[in-house]
Amino acid sequence: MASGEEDGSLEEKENNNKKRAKSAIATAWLTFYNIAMTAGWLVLAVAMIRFYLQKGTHKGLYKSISRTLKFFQTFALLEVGHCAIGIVRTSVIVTGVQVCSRIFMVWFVTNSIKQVQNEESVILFLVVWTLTEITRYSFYTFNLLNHLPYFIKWARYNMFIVMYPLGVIGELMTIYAALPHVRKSEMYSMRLPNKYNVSFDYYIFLIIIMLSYIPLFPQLFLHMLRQRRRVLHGEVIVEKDE
Ligand SMILES: CCCCCCCCCCCCC/C=C/C(=O)SCCNC(=O)CCNC(=O)[C@H](O)C(C)(C)COP(=O)(O)OP(=O)(O)OC[C@H]1O[C@@H](n2cnc3c(N)ncnc32)[C@H](O)[C@@H]1OP(=O)(O)O
Repeated sequence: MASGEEDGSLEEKENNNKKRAKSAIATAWLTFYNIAMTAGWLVLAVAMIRFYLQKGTHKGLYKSISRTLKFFQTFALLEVGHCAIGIVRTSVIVTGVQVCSRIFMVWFVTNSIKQVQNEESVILFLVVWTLTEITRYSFYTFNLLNHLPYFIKWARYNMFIVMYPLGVIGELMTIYAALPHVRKSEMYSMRLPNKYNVSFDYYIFLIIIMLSYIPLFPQLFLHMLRQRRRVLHGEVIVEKDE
């Protein structure tokens, strides 16, 4: 009996040690990840400012930063993984929609349709994303290091009130500007008859994506408002989708 109890507490201790080791590895990884992402978006901010100061125009800016942007925005796919394996307490769905919509904007709209790259709307969402991400990743970093300055916490949970709608306006205007080019070039589209017997119209698909902002964006925005109430005002919030 005594040895059974000892075995039990030994097992418990081992489990606790494993949990502690796992959480130390997760914290170390997240700290590295957030520092890398803060640095990446800072590099983008500096590159954008330098470009504008040197050239005096936004034309050509996207092209000059596109490689760095594609790299760091694609890297953010890991965030969906972080939620899926449970090392951050965030909904996979909310993070998935946020990250996938960004990756879609970068790879399948701005990068693929060269004619929109010099639109002002591209600069709008680039500036908004950059300011948001520098704040968000530095918030996570300082939080993990237990040295979070209040102004970063305040900025993380207030800036989105203005930045989210502005980002969405920039994204929707860019997709809208892309529509005529997509219709003309018939890019990424498949007409019947073809050997797969499948038809796909990218022009219609883009319109569906634009319409999907109507139900999806308010949910992301409300999620952030709930996070704001929880973090800044200490309210206890129960999320339905988690
Ligand atoms: C196929 C194509 C699909 C297309 C679909 C189209 C439809 C799209 C419609 C929507 C379009 C949106 C467009 C977006 C535009 C912009 O981004 S504009 C710029 C403004 N944007 C923002 O302000 C972004 C706001 N969003 C976010 O911050 C996140 O992306 C989020 C997922 C929506 C919410 O973040 P969440 O993680 O839930 O909240 P937090 O409070 O930050 O974190 C919760 C807890 O998790 C911890 N955590 C999260 N990430 C990390 C991390 N990387 N490292 C460490 N810790 C992390 C965080 O600390 C919290 O922990 P606790 O405090 O312990 O709970």
